[in-house]
Amino acid sequence: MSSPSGAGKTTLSRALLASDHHIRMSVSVTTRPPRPGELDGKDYFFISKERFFEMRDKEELLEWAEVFGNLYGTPRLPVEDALAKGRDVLFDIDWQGTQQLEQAMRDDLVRIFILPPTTDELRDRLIKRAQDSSSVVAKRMAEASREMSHWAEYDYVIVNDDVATSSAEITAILTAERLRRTRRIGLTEFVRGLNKTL
Ligand SMILES: Nc1nc2c(ncn2[C@@H]2O[C@H](COP(=O)(O)OP(=O)(O)O)[C@@H](O)[C@H]2O)c(=O)[nH]1
Ligand SMILES: Nc1ncnc2c1ncn2[C@@H]1O[C@H](COP(=O)(O)OP(=O)(O)O)[C@@H](O)[C@H]1O
Repeated sequence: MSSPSGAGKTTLSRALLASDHHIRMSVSVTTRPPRPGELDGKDYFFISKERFFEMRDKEELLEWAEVFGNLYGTPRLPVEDALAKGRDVLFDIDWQGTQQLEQAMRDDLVRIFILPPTTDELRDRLIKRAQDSSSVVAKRMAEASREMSHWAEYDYVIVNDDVATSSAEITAILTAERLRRTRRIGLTEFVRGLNKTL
């Protein structure tokens, strides 16, 4: 899931994790300082630049990017573990990270882009979140059009006007995508079983 900052990724991710017990959140590492209320290991793993580059060089990151002057990356092992256990994994990452995951995951990646209803509303949400200074908000607004220019590379686009509606749309996307994959992976055996009892 990607979006310009403030469009609602974190809010929609939390709603999805609360209602869907088959999905695991990929917790990224970042060199950005924690916001008030953010927990190390839950929202992000907050690490130094040195540690970040060490992880990158040891190929412990599935993808990484610089966003708003900070470094962000996806630890590889937890993702591989969750997928091996048959879970789905939710990534809250930018367009650069999505492009790298496409290389690694191919058809198993479902890309969702979240748009704000208007730019005024986007600015309002960034201000009302009240966790970033006005210069950080300005920087994020300035980057919004660059992030949004990538919307067409995604499989689905959601205009996040109302949280309940957007959450229902994401649930519908996951249901449909899971059914597509069940058909590809699990149903051959199932139909063979049905045929045996005919
Ligand atoms: N490529 C990449 N981007 C990330 C990762 N983690 C977070 N991001 C992106 O970095 C940007 C800034 O995230 P953050 O500082 O938490 O701000 P917020 O998204 O506005 O709450 C967002 O576009 C995130 O999706 C990651 O592991 N990899
Ligand atoms: N549909 C919505 N309507 C109104 N406010 C929203 C909506 N979605 C998110 N918000 C609010 O906007 C702010 C930014 O949302 P957040 O989920 O942190 O965005 P992101 O993770 O994309 O930066 C938060 O204060 C959140 O409560």
